[in-house]
Amino acid sequence: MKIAFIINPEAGNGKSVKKWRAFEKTIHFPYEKTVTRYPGHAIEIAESYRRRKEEWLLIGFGGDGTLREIIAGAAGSGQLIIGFIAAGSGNDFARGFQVFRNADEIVGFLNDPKFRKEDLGEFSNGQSFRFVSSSGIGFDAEISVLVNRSPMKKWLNTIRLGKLVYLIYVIKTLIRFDKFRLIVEESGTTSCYNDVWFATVNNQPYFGGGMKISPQSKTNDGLLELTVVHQISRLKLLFVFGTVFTGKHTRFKEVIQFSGNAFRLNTEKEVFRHVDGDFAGKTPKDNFVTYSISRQHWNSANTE
Ligand SMILES: Nc1ncnc2c1ncn2[C@@H]1O[C@H](COP(=O)(O)OP(=O)(O)OP(=O)(O)O)[C@@H](O)[C@H]1O
Repeated sequence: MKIAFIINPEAGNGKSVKKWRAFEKTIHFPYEKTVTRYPGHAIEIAESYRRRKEEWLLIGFGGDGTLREIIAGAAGSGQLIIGFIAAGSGNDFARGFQVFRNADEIVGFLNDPKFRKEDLGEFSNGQSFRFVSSSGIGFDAEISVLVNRSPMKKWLNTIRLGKLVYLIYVIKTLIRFDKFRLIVEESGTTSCYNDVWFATVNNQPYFGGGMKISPQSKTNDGLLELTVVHQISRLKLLFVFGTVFTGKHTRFKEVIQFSGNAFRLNTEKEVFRHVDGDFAGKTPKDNFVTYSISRQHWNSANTE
């Protein structure tokens, strides 16, 4: 099996390059490497390996967005196995899937290559979107959009205060956020929720950089989980967020969870949306969008 690294130099607020330079020195096996040059480039790179019709271990070196792109380009291929080295800011992927921690673990994998067939979430709304870990609409998506667009982000990163920008936008969004009405159709049942803060569809338990929002999610069970948080005061929302790290939030009546292989979601107005933490446009006004498991699976490297 041949090995290729796909490195996102922008991941981890630009720290991934330094991490890669240190990591590269520890590799003692032949490999190819490509550095991504623009958003979406990792999809094209994975597709190019797919066309080579050989067995490749593609190792993403970046964060959740990089991995989503690699997997979107590799899904459905029997010859590509995907591994990951966490070099992003949130790295939820690394919490939900097995990852390589060092070059020795890659060697261990090559000596005894095992992989697992994993689910991939998808939805289509004019354009097709795929997600590996989660896709959300509402409060958390709006924060990630504002943070990524913020001119403050680059400046605060240079003085090593990058995380402060999140705190600023959490507070700003908490004050200003315009809650929405959500209709959920699942297995022939329709439910309507008012004053929704956010809804998130998960393929694995974590989102938002380590919050265990969907404790029951499994990456290869053919199911997605939907979490809806609604009719909750700002103060209690903050409290509930505090309990998400341990998964105890599911006890609150304002937190609703579903499990199924497909959900149809409708918002009464346009609401910000993300896939694996990256901007994915807005929900259409009063139109259903179906979230489901793709018929195309992908293979994750089993590191144990
Ligand atoms: N050369 C590049 N210039 C600008 N953006 C890039 C480049 N290469 C990749 N990207 C984009 O960077 C985005 C963010 O990368 P990624 O999500 O891997 O890192 P992160 O945001 O630091 O980590 P996490 O999502 O785990 O918090 C990806 O969605 C990808 O499309």
